[in-house]
Amino acid sequence: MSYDQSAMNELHWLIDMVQTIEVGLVVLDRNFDIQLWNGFMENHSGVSPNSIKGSNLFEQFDYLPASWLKQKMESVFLLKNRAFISWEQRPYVFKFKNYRPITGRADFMYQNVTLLPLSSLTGQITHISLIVYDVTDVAINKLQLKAANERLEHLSQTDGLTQLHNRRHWQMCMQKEFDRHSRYGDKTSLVMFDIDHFKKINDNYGHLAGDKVIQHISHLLKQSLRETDCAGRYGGEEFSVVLAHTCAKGALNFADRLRKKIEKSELVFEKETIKVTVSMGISDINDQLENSGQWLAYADRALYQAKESGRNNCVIYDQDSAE
Ligand SMILES: Nc1nc2c(ncn2[C@@H]2O[C@H](COP(=O)(O)OP(=O)(O)OP(=O)(O)O)[C@@H](O)[C@H]2O)c(=O)[nH]1
Repeated sequence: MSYDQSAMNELHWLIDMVQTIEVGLVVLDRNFDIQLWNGFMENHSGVSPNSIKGSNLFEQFDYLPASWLKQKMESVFLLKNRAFISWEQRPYVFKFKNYRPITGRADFMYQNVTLLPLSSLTGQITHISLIVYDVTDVAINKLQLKAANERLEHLSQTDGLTQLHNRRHWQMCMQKEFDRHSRYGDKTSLVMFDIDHFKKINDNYGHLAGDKVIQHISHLLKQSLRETDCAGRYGGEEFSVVLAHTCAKGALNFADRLRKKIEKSELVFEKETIKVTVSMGISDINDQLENSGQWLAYADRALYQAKESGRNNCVIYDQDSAE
């Protein structure tokens, strides 16, 4: 075979490969007019190379983010460097449907795109090439993994019965607020509260009714919270709330409003009307506190006092009367 024949063969094969390769190939001139449009682009866009050649990319596909994409392409022309567009930055450049069986749940094809400068025989960059990769499988797997991790993280931080923060996560929030106070001196308060005579509810109506009461209280608590508050189920029938930017007096307002709301409310369980009350202990942060554990212990002592003084009331921890 002569050298010419061999070169012709190579060229023929290359053209065949460009047409059939499972990657999109597009060549654009300086005006963004399309010079090459391979089989992959034809199959996914439904537009044949013959009908698209010579037409302007942005007129042909008016959904393209023209100014953003032109800016990227201009930098390839000017700097003679490659540029990349990742699916994480923009899920797709060309709006192609996704037909993959495994990732059939995606409506469109996720794409990575490489922009490549193409030089003429004189070394000038007269054209650029777009190489479009279908990365739907990778993208969907990554997105599913991310969603699963987020679900797991939520589960690991949430109490199953009430959907409040669980004790471990709530304690982390409390520590953060304590640290914030140490740095910025914000007023912050802690409220611990506990359902009164809860054992009797379980004994009289059964454990399931007890669970419903816990859920009912959580629901009323959630209704009373501000965005910056952090509420948790501290233990069985004990709840804890960190009130950011709130002094002890403000916390007493919050606590007493919630206490009255709970006292007034009724829960109907299997035709029985159940009424409960709660006792609450409040402690605000002050500079004498050595650590967050002490803050919590003070709120707990105030809760104990609230129980001792007859229940269904709120008590602010008072350092002087405690000593
Ligand atoms: N139904 C139900 N009961 C729980 C749960 N967690 C703890 N308890 C019960 O809550 C009761 C708490 O009883 P105590 O600690 O004696 O307190 P109390 O009866 O509320 O009395 P005071 O707090 O002194 O007013 C116990 O009987 C626990 O079994 C739970 O998730 N569901």
